[in-house]
Order: sequence, then structure tokens, then C-alpha cells
Amino acid sequence: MQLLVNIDHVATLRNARGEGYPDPVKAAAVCEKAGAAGIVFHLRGDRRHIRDDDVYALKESVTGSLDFEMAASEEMLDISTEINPHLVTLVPESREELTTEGGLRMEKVFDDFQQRVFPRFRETDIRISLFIDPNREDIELAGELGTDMIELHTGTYANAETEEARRHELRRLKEGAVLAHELGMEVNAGHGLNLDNLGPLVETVPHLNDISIGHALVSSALYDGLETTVKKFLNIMRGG
Ligand SMILES: CC(=O)[C@@H](O)[C@H](O)COP(=O)(O)O
Ligand SMILES: NCC(=O)COP(=O)(O)O
Repeated sequence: MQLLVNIDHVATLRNARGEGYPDPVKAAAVCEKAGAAGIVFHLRGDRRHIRDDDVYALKESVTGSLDFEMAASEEMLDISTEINPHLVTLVPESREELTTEGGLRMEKVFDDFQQRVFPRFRETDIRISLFIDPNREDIELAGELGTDMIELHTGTYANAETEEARRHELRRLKEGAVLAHELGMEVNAGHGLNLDNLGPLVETVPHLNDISIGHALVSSALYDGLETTVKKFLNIMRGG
């Protein structure tokens, strides 16, 4: 299991004033030095945080795994195949949302991904991850499509308001991870994870590979510093 830090919201802060700082590239380097195995960014169609220049600079500077999150638009297919990250994570995206609101509806995207999207990546070394909810149907369709990995959407777990709902979501994530593993896919997880909900997730859900964490980690770093915060998250992942 390894931590990939999503640095989108370092760019959000930078863009608030347009002064060029804080610099997502510099933040990524601090995260990697502190022990993160790689960096995630989501280049949105509206460029609200990460921008094209950041993507090229991150490709040059990140030494570990680089996870390019994106909608499966032609524009993003062109940029990602030029950048050649280690993996792309395909996510649903809408302009109105504050953040990604759920996983891909596999039934809806299956034909398009099979005919248009996967062939583009299969001409490259880029590995494909699909961001999906822990539903049997979605996971089985992801397997049928032949994706290398899935990223289980942990947002419903993270937002659960009662202990019962939290336990229910953890059970769904566990069953989803087991099924994906049985079907031969690697299992990543992310969205809404923080210093409180990460521990129960990693204790309960098997087969986890990349865990991507952004908003809560960047927010905690305002209090404790980026290096210390990355180490705190890593400590939880190591059972501390
Ligand atoms: C896929 C996912 O869960 C998040 O990485 C999300 O897409 C990040 O986007 P924002 O940073 O814009 O919330
Ligand atoms: N893939 C999830 C991610 O990169 C980070 O999501 P969040 O921690 O910002 O919600």
C-alpha cells in the first residue's frame, strides 16, 4: 500500500491570487521527500486548479508514480498520451460540481471506453484506472473492459454521518476490493480521506495499492506543515 498525494488544492491556493505561489511542483517534491510514493493531479476541463503548465512541470519533476486524473474527453486523451504518466484515472466530471461526486457509471461509459478510450491508451505504456463506486455491477463491467486497476470511490464512506452508515460503507468497500482482486484488477482507493477515516479503511479493506489523498492532507498541512502531515498519513497507513 502506498500514498499518492493529490496536489490540486495547492494550485487552488496559488490561483486565488495569481502570484505564482504556492507552487504545486515544489509541494509535490516535499511530499515525495517525506515518503509519498507519488503524486496525483486532476486536470479539469475548466482548469480551476491544475493548469497545463503544471502538468508538464510535474512530468519533469515527479520521481515516483504520476497519476493523471481526467475526464475521458478528446482534449484530455491528447494531453495525457503526450505526457505519458504512469497511470491515468478516468473520472466522471461535471462543470457545476465542487468536487467529483461519484464513480463512473460503467454501463453508460462501457461502449465508448471500449471503442474510443482504451485503444488510445493501449498504444502507450500508460496504465488505466477507473474511478468507481464499490458496486458489484460496476466492478464486473470494469473487469470485462480489461482495465488494469480500479480506484474505489471512498467519498460515501468519508461522508457517512452515523456509525452504522460508516460500517455499511466499509463493508461495501471491502467486498468491492475482494471482487476486483478476484477479477484480476489492482485496487486503489481515494476521495475524502482524512486523518480520522483513513485508519479504519486500511484496517478493513484488503488488497489496497495506491491511496490518493488531497484536500484533507493539503488542509492539515496549513497547521502542521506538509512534510509532517505526509508522515502522519503514512504512519496511519503503516498501522500507527
Ligand atoms: C477522483 C477524485 O476523487 C478526486 O481526486 C477528485 O477528482 C479531485 O478533484 P478536485 O481536486 O477538483 O476535488
Ligand atoms: N483520487 C482521489 C484524490 O486524488 C484525492 O481526493 P481528495 O482527498 O481531494 O478528496
